[in-house]
Amino acid sequence: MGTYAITGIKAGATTDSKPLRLEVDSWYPTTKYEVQHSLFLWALRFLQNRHPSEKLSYYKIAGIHGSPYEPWDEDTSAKTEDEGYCTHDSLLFPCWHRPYVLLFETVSQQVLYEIMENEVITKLPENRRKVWHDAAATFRLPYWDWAEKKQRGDSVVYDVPLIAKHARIEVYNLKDGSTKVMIDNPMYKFTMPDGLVMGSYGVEDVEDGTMAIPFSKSVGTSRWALYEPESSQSWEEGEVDNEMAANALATHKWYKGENLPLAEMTYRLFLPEYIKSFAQFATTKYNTVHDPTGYLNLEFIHNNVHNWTGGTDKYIGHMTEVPVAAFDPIFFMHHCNVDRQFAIWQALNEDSADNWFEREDEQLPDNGTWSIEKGAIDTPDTPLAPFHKDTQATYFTSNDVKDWMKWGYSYPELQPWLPKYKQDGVFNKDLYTQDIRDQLQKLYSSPEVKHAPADVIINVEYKRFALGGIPYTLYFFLGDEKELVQYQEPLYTHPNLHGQDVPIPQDDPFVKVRVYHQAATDSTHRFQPGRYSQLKRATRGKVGGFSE
Ligand SMILES: N[C@@H](Cc1ccc(O)cc1)C(=O)O
Repeated sequence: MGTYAITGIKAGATTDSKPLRLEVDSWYPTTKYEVQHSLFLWALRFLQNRHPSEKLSYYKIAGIHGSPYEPWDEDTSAKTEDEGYCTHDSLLFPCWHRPYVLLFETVSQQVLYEIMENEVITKLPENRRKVWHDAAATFRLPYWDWAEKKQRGDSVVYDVPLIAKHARIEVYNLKDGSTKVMIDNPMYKFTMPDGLVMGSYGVEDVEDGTMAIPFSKSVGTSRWALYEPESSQSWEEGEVDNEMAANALATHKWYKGENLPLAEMTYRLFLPEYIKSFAQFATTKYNTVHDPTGYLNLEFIHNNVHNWTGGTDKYIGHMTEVPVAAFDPIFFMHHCNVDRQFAIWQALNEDSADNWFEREDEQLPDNGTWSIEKGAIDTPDTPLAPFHKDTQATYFTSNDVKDWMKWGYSYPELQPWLPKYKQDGVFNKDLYTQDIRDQLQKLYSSPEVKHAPADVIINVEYKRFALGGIPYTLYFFLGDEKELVQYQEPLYTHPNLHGQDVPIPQDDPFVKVRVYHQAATDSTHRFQPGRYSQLKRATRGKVGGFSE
């Protein structure tokens, strides 16, 4: 039988142009794509209903990412204990997730075709068949652009996709392909097909700080569900509070202290003043060769979106925890957007010498996954296991997925084939990249962002064990020291707070944080050079040293 070949979707793609993965809210509920919505929602439901022991079931595909810790589509044992396949805090982060999203997209479309051929096509009148066929052929997984504010009534707000909002959703009835029925929404949550707990097939509890979160007992996935012993029954069933998720996106509590809105943070990912190389762009992994402005990266923003979608503190949801995040169906639309940002950055930096990670001083040791030994150096040829390109067990590598268009899709911003980029009949690269930049600015930037290069970044280094191993939190303020002393409310509520860091005991005795301050959004927060020395005084001595 061979290995499962992740081919991507070929239908609808030509040598010149590729069907687009669309922003999910512009796809659903737009009537133009109505047939596609139904096909996709049915396909996802059928996929979720496949038995957890099947290789191409939703359960098994979601399980590739983290828990259960077991091989998929190969016969291997763990190179690193208690790790799944996903690569995080690694240069491979965007590359590994590219074939993963492609796998989900390819399998979804296969199911969607099966439904069309086996269930509906025979029941459809002749003149409707072409519409259904075209809808299936041009299907590509939509992405959730969480950094783009959405129109909701009279307001423009950050929000989860409309398709993931409600427990029930309307689709075409497969019996006739024309009337409508309501079904349980497979984008709202994943529920185990046989009603057994996820632990029956291997999902384990997750240790987070002092607590073991009982994901093994989940029957359905959750977002922002209050977890307390007395509410555990409904938590196990899977509870979703999308309002809380939207609120978290809007208030954006970056866990390492940066305080820009999500859209502006995202915009900065694409500014050459900030990020000059793929290694800076791709990952949270710290590399001493980076210059101080390169603190921002795709993985960091993505991490926060995971936590804001899943929930934090006493609210627990699957998206927050790496081992189980992919069980929430919103995961794949989130990662589709991560893939889009990766592709946009690639298109903008195609001509740069540092647009990949071939240089040895940029390559870094991996933290270890199911298939990568801890300490192994990540390179563009590291196998992206367990994803295979063919039935002969050939693994994907980062080099294989560098050109995303080879895999049958592109994104709205990335259509180099459009006539508007031609000058005297030939493709003009400058027109293309300038247009991408204009689109990014329109999507994410507000007038303040013009000041982006004037942002102030303060690098701080301090001793992790300054208090003899007792945990503590550091708060960074800009402003008058006296005001702080007099402040009665908890420090984290102070308007001049510019960053915070909680040193978690690890081997390294030093912690490096980047306190970041945006210039010129708000006059009360404006950085004034004279006050910098006060920050220095406020921290020096108390925690054992401070350096810029
Ligand atoms: N919880 C992770 C974020 C994360 C969650 C799930 C993922 O799959 C990946 C990253 C963090 O805070 O860093």
